[in-house]
Amino acid sequence: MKPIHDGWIRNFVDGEFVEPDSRRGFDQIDPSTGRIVARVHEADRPLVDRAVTAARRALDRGWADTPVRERTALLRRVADRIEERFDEFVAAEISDTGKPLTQARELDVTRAIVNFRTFADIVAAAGQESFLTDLAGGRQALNYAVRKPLGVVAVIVPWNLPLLLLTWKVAPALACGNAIVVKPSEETPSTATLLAEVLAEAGLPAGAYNVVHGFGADSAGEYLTTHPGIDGVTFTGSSATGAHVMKTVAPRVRPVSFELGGKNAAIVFDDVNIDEAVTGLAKSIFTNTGQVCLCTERVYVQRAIFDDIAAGLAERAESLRLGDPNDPNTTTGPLISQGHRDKILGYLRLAEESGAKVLTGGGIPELGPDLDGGSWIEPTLWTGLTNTDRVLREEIFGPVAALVPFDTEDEAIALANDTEYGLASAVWTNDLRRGHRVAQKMHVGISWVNTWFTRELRSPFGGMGLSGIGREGGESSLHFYSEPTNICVQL
Ligand SMILES: O=C(O)C(=O)/C=C/C=C/O
Repeated sequence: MKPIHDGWIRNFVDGEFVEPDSRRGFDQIDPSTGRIVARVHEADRPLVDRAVTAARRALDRGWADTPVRERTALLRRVADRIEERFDEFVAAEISDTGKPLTQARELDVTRAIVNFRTFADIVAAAGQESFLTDLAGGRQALNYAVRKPLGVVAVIVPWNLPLLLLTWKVAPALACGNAIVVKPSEETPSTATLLAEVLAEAGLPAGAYNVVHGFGADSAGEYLTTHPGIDGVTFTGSSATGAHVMKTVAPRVRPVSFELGGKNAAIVFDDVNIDEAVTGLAKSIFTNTGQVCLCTERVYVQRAIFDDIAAGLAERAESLRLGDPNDPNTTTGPLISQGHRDKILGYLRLAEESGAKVLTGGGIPELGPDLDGGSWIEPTLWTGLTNTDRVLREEIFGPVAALVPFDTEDEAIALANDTEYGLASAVWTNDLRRGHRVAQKMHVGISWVNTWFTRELRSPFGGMGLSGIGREGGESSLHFYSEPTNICVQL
């Protein structure tokens, strides 16, 4: 049965798409037009229970003990299959998010393929830790660690980069022999569902990957994280939801891997090439309509070039092409929903009440009858605000940023670190000694110098403070998605 047919986006449990129960459905809306494009079958508690049970059974029936080379071969088949069905995944991603065709192709679906290939390589090359221990009397003991799968992993992913983030977790989780129950965001159900078909075609045993659709509280998200059969939770999303998930699994002391919100800073020193810095800054503020946890929302600019950077960024913002996501000239899509747009509009009002000067944007664009039903907003830049203002303290998650001048390096570091978040930062300077020095002083999980969103998938990735717990990427993913047992043998 096709994952998305006769208007329904289905749950996938124990190797099959579940016949939808029309009494439990919710609309999938295209954010670029506001039109309903499908109905999504909301999983009830018994169906989530069936998914967790199927995952456990897949492990017990041998998936957990599958040889590494079989698992890595399967991951490579999945990558190849996504590549063969590339346009289907692009269409599904655009249908869910309204993001521009160019981004869906170049970032989201491409990274899904790369994620599967990268973790096939990493797990194939991974060794085990071992030590020869010297004991009294000239005896020795051999210590070696054996990696076992964490078990049944709950994967809860957000709506901003739904396929990229799903596969960032599913690839290493499967590579380590885990079974998975995915709860995609209710806003973006399509690609996780399509992936189920691809995984099944690639030979993944029934039950090793399950998809349950729904919401958080009193719905599939809560049924999943409270389920006693879950061995761990990996979650990307808001800090508030992360805190709630942590409380939910705490009674059973289950491990969590959280990549949460951010209020990311850029620091721009006056020795930069203005045009290069503006290009990089604009990308870091407006990519995915600012709906990336890594996006810059605070730009600290050394005073001598403040006006040049401000003018350059305003010009870039006004050159962005908001429009039909399938038009290759479109650079910028809508926000994910009317609800999220209302939240952003609230921050636009708050900024102006706080005395902000609106450099550009600040409202809702008029895009014509086909698109005016979408969740569109103007890319917006402010000056005249300080770190004490809420719009510089709270994650907004839209195409917005505040520009703040500074004079000295120490002042810039203090301003950038003045936040409860700790996910990402970007330092722009031609003095690389200063770049290293300042980047290392950022209280973040990932600090870029003269670039942004350049990703080395083998490096540790995640945040500190309100931005999360743990790291994923490279060996860090293997550490979360497996449980080592240390064997100690008296020789
Ligand atoms: O690039 C990645 O691997 C990743 O996890 C990006 C996360 C963005 C979240 O909004």
